[in-house]
Amino acid sequence: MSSIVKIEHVTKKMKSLVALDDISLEISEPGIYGFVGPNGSGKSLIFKTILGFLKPDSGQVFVHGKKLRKDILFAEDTGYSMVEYAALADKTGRQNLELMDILASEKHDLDKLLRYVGLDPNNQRTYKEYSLGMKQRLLLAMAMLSDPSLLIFDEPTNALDEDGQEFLKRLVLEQRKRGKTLLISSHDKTFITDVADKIYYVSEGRIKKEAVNCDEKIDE
Ligand SMILES: Nc1ncnc2c1ncn2[C@@H]1O[C@H](COP(=O)(O)OP(=O)(O)OP(=O)(O)O)[C@@H](O)[C@H]1O
Repeated sequence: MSSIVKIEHVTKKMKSLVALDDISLEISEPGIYGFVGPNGSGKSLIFKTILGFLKPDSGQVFVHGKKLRKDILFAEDTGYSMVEYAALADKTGRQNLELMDILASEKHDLDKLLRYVGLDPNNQRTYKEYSLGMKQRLLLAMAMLSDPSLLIFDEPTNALDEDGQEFLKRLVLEQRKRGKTLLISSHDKTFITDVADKIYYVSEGRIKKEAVNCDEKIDE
């Protein structure tokens, strides 16, 4: 069976900084993979590399066995939530999802999906009028719209209140139960230790350590 995600010796310079420094990792089993590390350590860049949004200077990336920039341009069967690639500001949550459906020539049950992430399908507020927590929820819905087998959530715990955190925990555990693979970065160590099967510790553009998440304490 081919890997779900495989990164081989990826290096990326951003101006004079070596932002990704010989990164290699292989994910072969569905499950939840946590990425932790200080601000600027390279977590988002690793995700962008997997998605195909960032071209490495060297090294190779495979998603579902297909080589990026050779077999495919962007990761297939993959959903992502990243604030940088956010929703359209002047559209409601539902309109944003409708647009994605139109672009993909698909027709999903958007009301059900909005309710699943805890948003009211009839809410007429536009994305720019959403609270940060509501924005996070909509980004999760957008990531899950086509029910992809690989989900990449960059800092999904940001701006979530206690209920939001509980909701997110339930959501990711449910997705794992459905056989999905989730890559999640977060500064919330309790959240990551609670949900992740394996944790990658990122520091200065390197994967400093990887650990199967038993009861090991996260110490950076
Ligand atoms: N477009 C860019 N141009 C220049 N440098 C960049 C760019 N994007 C990221 N970097 C730099 O690359 C390094 C890694 O950034 P990255 O966003 O991956 O960090 P991160 O671990 O996700 O941080 P955070 O926890 O704050 O989200 C940082 O030093 C950042 O400043």
